[in-house]
Amino acid sequence: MGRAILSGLLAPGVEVQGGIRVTNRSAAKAADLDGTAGVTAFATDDDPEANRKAVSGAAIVLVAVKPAMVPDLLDEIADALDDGAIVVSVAAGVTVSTFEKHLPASVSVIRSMPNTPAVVGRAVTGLSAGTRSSAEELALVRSLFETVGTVVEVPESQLDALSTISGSGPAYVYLLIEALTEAAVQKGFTAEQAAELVNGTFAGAAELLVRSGETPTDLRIQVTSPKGTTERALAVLQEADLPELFGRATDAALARARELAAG
Ligand SMILES: NC(=O)C1=CN([C@@H]2O[C@H](COP(=O)(O)OP(=O)(O)OC[C@H]3O[C@@H](n4cnc5c(N)ncnc54)[C@H](OP(=O)(O)O)[C@@H]3O)[C@@H](O)[C@H]2O)C=CC1
Ligand SMILES: O=C(O)[C@@H]1CCC=N1
Repeated sequence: MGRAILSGLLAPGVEVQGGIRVTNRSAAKAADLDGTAGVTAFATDDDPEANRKAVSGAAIVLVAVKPAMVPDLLDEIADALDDGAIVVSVAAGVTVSTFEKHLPASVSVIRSMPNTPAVVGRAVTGLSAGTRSSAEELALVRSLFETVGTVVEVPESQLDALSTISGSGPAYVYLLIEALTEAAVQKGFTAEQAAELVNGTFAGAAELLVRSGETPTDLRIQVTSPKGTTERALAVLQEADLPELFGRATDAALARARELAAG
């Protein structure tokens, strides 16, 4: 996810003052990024001080490690952060309160929940202020995420729920694509033809939704000729009670976010 956000910051027309420092553990990954215009990459495998060196002097620090690693990472960097630095989390479930507990009072914390379409500049990112962050800091971080898509500001109490919708959402969409592709192959299309039919249909349907400004319900009705073929297919799909199924799936994701918050 960190790399996806980095790709937005490196897009043409985006100016990042003072450059970007990136860290990860593996030296090979860091070497791959190092030298990209405006980016200096360090690996903790090469230099155990890499994270501390990277955050020292930084105005904004984006924390994009796995949720379980967050507390140790914060302890590692806490006293290397500049006063007034903004620490931005993308970690699922980990609360502002956990961040604030592990960081000095002079540091402001903002929580986010982006999604992977950031790579193509089409992320939807949820953003929540911390107790120490100002409106100006929130606006600055908002502008960072706007380099990779759109931003929705919500109270932190809603961020885990948002994660179950838009954070995980791309995975739900790909699962549907995989299932329809399998049906196409079963009907005799080659894997290549099935991918062209299904991927093209999802991309086209999403584009039509965005460009027409019509509701998904109206667009579905336009496809569903009375007494036609789609009507029969939808009757089968609706036997599964999709709203109930998605309700249970997102409840499960929410429960997991709460487990991650507990550490
Ligand atoms: N994947 C997604 O769609 C989304 C993920 N998130 C959040 O993003 C975070 C990362 O998830 P994801 O990108 O999927 O996970 P990845 O495992 O792909 O990325 C984690 C990154 O953290 C690096 N890393 C691990 N430990 C350290 C360390 N001690 N110091 C520096 N770098 C370290 C890893 O480097 P290396 O590989 O070299 O070990 C790796 O580059 C999670 O908190 C997740 O909740 C949020 C929204 C969406
Ligand atoms: O699966 C996860 O935990 C992360 C958070 C949202 C999307 N991916």
